[in-house]
Amino acid sequence: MAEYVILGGGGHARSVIAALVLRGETVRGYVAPEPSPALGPLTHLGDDDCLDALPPHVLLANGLGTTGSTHARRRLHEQVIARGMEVAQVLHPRAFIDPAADLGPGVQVLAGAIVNAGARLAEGALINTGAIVEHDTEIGRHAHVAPGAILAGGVRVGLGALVGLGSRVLPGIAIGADSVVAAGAVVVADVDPGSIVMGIPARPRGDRGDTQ
Ligand SMILES: CC(=O)SCCNC(=O)CCNC(=O)[C@H](O)C(C)(C)COP(=O)(O)OP(=O)(O)OC[C@H]1O[C@@H](n2cnc3c(N)ncnc32)[C@H](O)[C@@H]1OP(=O)(O)O
Repeated sequence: MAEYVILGGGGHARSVIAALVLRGETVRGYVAPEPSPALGPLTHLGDDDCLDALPPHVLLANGLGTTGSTHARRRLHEQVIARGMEVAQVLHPRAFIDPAADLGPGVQVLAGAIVNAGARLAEGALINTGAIVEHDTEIGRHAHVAPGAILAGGVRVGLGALVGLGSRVLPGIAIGADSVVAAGAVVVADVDPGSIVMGIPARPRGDRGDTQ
């Protein structure tokens, strides 16, 4: 039987653990530089060095969330792949995922999120609590759709973009790679790669200057 190991020990790790436990999965412990009080009695397995010693039946779940940038979460995923290991999907049992949606490896869809028909979620994409990804929308690799964001039909979100809390994106809009849509924004026009847009209607704030 599969057992999960969580990568990271913060708040997102707790959401991931909750989703897995509700699915009836077994969580063996977590990997983090230090023990995390946030994860209570769950076993701290050690830092990254312990990964190579894990038995082959163990599945790894990305427990790193995003703050202002998706880079650290993406880097962790890519480090695991570089070790020849896989990052498992985490699909909350109370998310709705249309059977005609296409989900890549390591995708996470958390509690109450909706992923509609024809949506495509690329490797490592995160659809957070209560977000809505409408039909035929494409979420790029390692992009994060934050809690409560709503993406209309036919939206395209680029690699590593962060679509912030409670934002709205109108049909067919393209959100560029590594851009940030601010919390609460309403996006009515395409968003340039690497830019931050905010407000209603969303306007660019300038380059992020984020090279993490
Ligand atoms: C489970 C989870 O928690 S997932 C969390 C996912 N995270 C998110 O959704 C957060 C998205 N990030 C944001 O919205 C951020 O506020 C950003 C990226 C837009 C701006 O962050 P920062 O660069 O740190 O900006 P900072 O907080 O210094 O504010 C700069 C200015 O923008 C304003 N501002 C900040 N956020 C917003 C926003 N969402 N909408 C409108 N204005 C904003 C501030 O009031 C400030 O204005 P001022 O210069 O007039 O005082």
